[in-house]
Amino acid sequence: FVLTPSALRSSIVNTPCRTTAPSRFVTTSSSPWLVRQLTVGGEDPGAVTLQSTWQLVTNVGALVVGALVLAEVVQDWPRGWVNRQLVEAGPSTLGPQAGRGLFAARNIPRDTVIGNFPGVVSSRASWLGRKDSEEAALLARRYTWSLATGDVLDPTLSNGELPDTLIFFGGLLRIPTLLALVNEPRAGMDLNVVAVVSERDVAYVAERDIFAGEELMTDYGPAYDRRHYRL
Ligand SMILES: C[S@@+](CC[C@H](N)C(=O)[O-])C[C@H]1O[C@@H](n2cnc3c(N)ncnc32)[C@H](O)[C@@H]1O
Repeated sequence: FVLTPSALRSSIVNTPCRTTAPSRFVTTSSSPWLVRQLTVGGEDPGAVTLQSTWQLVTNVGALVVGALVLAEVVQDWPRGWVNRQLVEAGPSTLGPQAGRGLFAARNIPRDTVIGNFPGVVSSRASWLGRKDSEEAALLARRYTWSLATGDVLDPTLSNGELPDTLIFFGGLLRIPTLLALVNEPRAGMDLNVVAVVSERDVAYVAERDIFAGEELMTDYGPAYDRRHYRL
């Protein structure tokens, strides 16, 4: 929308309640982002149009740059969520060597999205650089998903341990890590959760109706390192 000088003059002339003719008449956009002031009366009309067009271009440019920066920040934002009403943690039914597992707290209908895997996305190189030691990296790998891009999604701390909650920005963002407790079925056992891996997220979806009390089981995929246990 461009308010041309002639349109502006005509609106001034046709306004019945105007006070004594001002030499300056100022209009201001209602949006704080698009504050625009036109001064008429004695100024070159061409300069007024050029000035407002230039302001429009710079405002749109600032909005585009802001949107790009926001999109980049959101991409690297820590990710993950879980429907806490559907699941609870407990000792795995696979035996003590499997540690803890995640269980259905109520019946979960097929195709229900139970949550998105928690963690931070990074390249493999920067991921390794953020771990305290080789042992820490080995421990972290147990909980780390390889994404479709080749990047990794890791919910562990620099020492490789899995906290119950990931805490960011001084506690403003808290992400529960329950989904990282889902184990794999032994050979011949049924899985009941599918992991849908995309560029930046891994969604855990009920593969069939799951009954309350069943342990959730998924396939970690072909890239997962299983050298420390047998299926
Ligand atoms: C994503 S974590 C699952 C949570 C883990 N059970 C815990 O207590 O922290 C994956 C690890 O769980 C263990 N695990 C998963 N499925 C298993 C299975 N079928 N048999 C033995 N260990 C298993 C392995 O140590 C594996 O690296």
